[in-house]
Parts: sequence; C-alpha cells; structure tokens
Amino acid sequence: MSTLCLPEQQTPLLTHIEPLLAAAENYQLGEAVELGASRSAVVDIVIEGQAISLAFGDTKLEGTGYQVRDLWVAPYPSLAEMQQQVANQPQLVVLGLPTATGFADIWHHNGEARANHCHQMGDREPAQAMLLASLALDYPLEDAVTLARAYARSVVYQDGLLAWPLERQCFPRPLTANHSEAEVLGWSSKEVAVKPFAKTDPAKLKLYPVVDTAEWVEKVLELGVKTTQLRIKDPSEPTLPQQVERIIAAGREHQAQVFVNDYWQLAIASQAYGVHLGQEDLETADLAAIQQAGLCLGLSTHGYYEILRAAEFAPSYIALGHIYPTTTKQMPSKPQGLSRLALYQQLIGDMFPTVAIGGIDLSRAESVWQTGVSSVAVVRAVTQAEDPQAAVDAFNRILVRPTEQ
Ligand SMILES: Cc1ncc(COP(=O)(O)OP(=O)(O)O)c(N)n1
Ligand SMILES: Cc1nc(C(=O)O)sc1CCOP(=O)(O)O
Ligand SMILES: [Mg+2]
Repeated sequence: MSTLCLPEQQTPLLTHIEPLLAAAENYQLGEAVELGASRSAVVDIVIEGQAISLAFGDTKLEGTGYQVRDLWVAPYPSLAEMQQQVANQPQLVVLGLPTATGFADIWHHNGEARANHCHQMGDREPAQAMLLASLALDYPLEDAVTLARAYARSVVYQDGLLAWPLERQCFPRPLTANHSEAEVLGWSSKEVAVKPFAKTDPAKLKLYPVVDTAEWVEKVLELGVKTTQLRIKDPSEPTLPQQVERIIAAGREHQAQVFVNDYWQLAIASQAYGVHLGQEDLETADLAAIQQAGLCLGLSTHGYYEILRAAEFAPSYIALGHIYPTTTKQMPSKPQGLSRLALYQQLIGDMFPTVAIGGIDLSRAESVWQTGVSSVAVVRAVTQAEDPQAAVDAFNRILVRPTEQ
C-alpha cells in the first residue's frame, strides 16, 4: 500500500489520477494507492515507509523528491542549457520543454541528464497526473516521466479516453545518438549512432539458458538447446579467451545462437554469434564495431524507458527483466511481475524479439510464455535442475506456439 497526498491546488488532477489508478489495478500493475490531502503545498508520496515530495512550478521543494518545471514562457532555455542544468541538479525534472522540433522531458540519472523527445506533447495536467500516479505505483522516475508523456499524448490520440497508455505511437522517443534529431536539437550523448544489428532466428530463440562455463554451454547444446549465453562475471578469469573460443566452436557445430555476455571485444575478435550487453554498456561499448562485425546484439532492459532506449539501437533482441525475484544476481530494480511484462511485450509488439529473464522456472514458464515473449532465459532452472535434460525437454514442450503444434 502506498499513499499519494495532493495539496488543494492539485486536486483537479484527480480527474486523471483516479481512472489511472483504476486502470493500474485492473492490469495489476502495482500495490493499491490510497489518496489523501497534503497539508503543505507539495505533493507527498509514501511507499513502504519511504517519502518523496514533488513541488511543481514556483513551489519550493524541501527534503527528498523532485522539483518539477513544466510551465514555459518564451524565451525558453535551450535544450543544451537544460541538459547541463539537470546534470547538475539531481532533483530537477523538466517536462515539455519546447525545442526546435517538438518538446523534451529531461531528468537526472547518475550524474547525467536523460531525455525523451516528441513532436506533440498533449496537455500539462494529464502529464502531471500520470507522473504522480506512476511514482505512487512505484515506477522509477525515468518510467514515470516516460509514462507521463505517453499518457498525455494518448489522451489526445484516444479522443479524451482516460486509459493506461499501451500503444507505441503514444510513447516519446529517448534522445540518444541514434535519434535523427539529437544533433540538430543540440543534445549531446556519449553513445554513437549505429545501424540495425543482425537478426536472430526466431525458431531457435525459445529456451535460452544462461550459464557460467564453456562446459555448461557445450552441455546444453548437447541437450538440444539452440540459444545460450556464456556469462562469466569475473573479467580476470584466466581461461576466459579459451572458454569463448570453445563456445563459438560448439555453437557452430550445433548451428546454435551462442551469445557472450559483457566481453564484446573478445566476442568480435573471436567472431562470436552475438553479444549480450546491459544498459550501462551502451555508453562505453563500441556498438558500431559490434554491428560492423555482423554480431547479433541482445540488450537488457528493466522498464519502459530502458525498453524505448534499447529500441533506438535496433538490437537483435530486447531482454525484459527481472520478472520474478532471483538469487542468481543482485538486482538494483524490483521484480516486474507478469502484468508489467505483458504490457512491455504489447508495447514492443513484433518490432524486436523479446527475452524474459529472472526467476523463471518450469512452474512459471507457461504464464510467462502466454504474455507473447519470444524467448525465456533461465539460469537456475537448468543449471540447478536435478535432471537438466528433463528440464530442457519440459521447457521445450511449454515454449510452443499453437501454429507450431
Ligand atoms: C538474456 C539476458 N538478459 C539479461 C541479462 C543481464 O545482463 P546485464 O544487465 O548486462 O547484467 P549481467 O548479466 O552482465 O550481470 C543477461 N545476461 N542475459
Ligand atoms: C543474469 C540475469 N539478468 C537479469 C536481469 O533482469 O537483467 S535476471 C538474471 C538472473 C536470472 O537468473 P535465474 O533464472 O536463476 O533467476
Ligand atoms: Mg552485462
């Protein structure tokens, strides 16, 4: 249970907040949110005992939270100026800044500014309402800002229908180097622009065991698996280059799609089938070199913004994690759950293959598969199975579409 308390002047937002919370309940997107009145001029949200405040316009933020600027009177600051300001002010959230070709929403992330951009922005109140509703539903700030814009736009597209935004056309585009307007708009990014990555074979991308030795890669390929990944987290592991060579040879022998986690230079040098990278790698890895070498690229995502950001790079697949709690890896984010997964899958549609990961076992595979994902990645469900062959066979029986039966 969380609470969302509005000051008097923000109560008109309830016109949007109430149906949005009802839609979220309907889709089972989060815990129930109790609405109340704030005794101060700021909006107060409390989730699991943690309080954040949001101050709009001239209201001053005191304490933890966000100062939201969303009312613009010419002359506007430039996008480059706001990028700098937000990078220096972690609490500043900028909504609907007019730019040369549209509108930008900007927020702070790890010492930098991030932004979405769109040509039509919708109205201010729906955006404010969704920002608050989605924060109260425990979406991270970047997803709340992304949903705020998607909702404000969807109210326009759907002719005033107050519903949870689902369609890609409502969502803004993250400003990355791959955004054709980033340069014209004066947005500077650390990533480089890249062409689309090689495509995977969807028929092979179903059960996707992620394992930590070349021996395990060879073993799962022997068991009939057609997509797998070598994930060795210790970069000083002395046998790393040999293990990568081994898995590439084994992948070729079995005509399988074998990915290397993290070590993209090694993967290029050894002409691996593909590389899997995380969000933080997008700014440091040489994506152009990976693309030019013809390798497939899988990208991790953990929410709306990361999905849209990943899509900008046209990867070979988008991984959606973590769906359920996992003990395999310490996760900074919360488990997404099936309902959020289903909406992410609907948003991505057939634009890119998708891979669900995190806490998936045989008992959960069927419901994950029913969301429409292209693949299910597992660690423990195969490597800790009493009988890995039986586990692989059981997954293979589940991961079938009706047209293939
Ligand atoms: C299929 C698949 N999905 C997600 C991940 C996680 O990648 P990343 O976020 O880079 O984290 P590490 O695996 O490097 O800890 C993955 N490896 N594979
Ligand atoms: C490697 C990894 N990445 C995740 C993500 O969400 O990005 S979850 C995960 C571990 C998945 O392990 P298991 O199947 O044992 O829960
Ligand atoms: Mg990684």
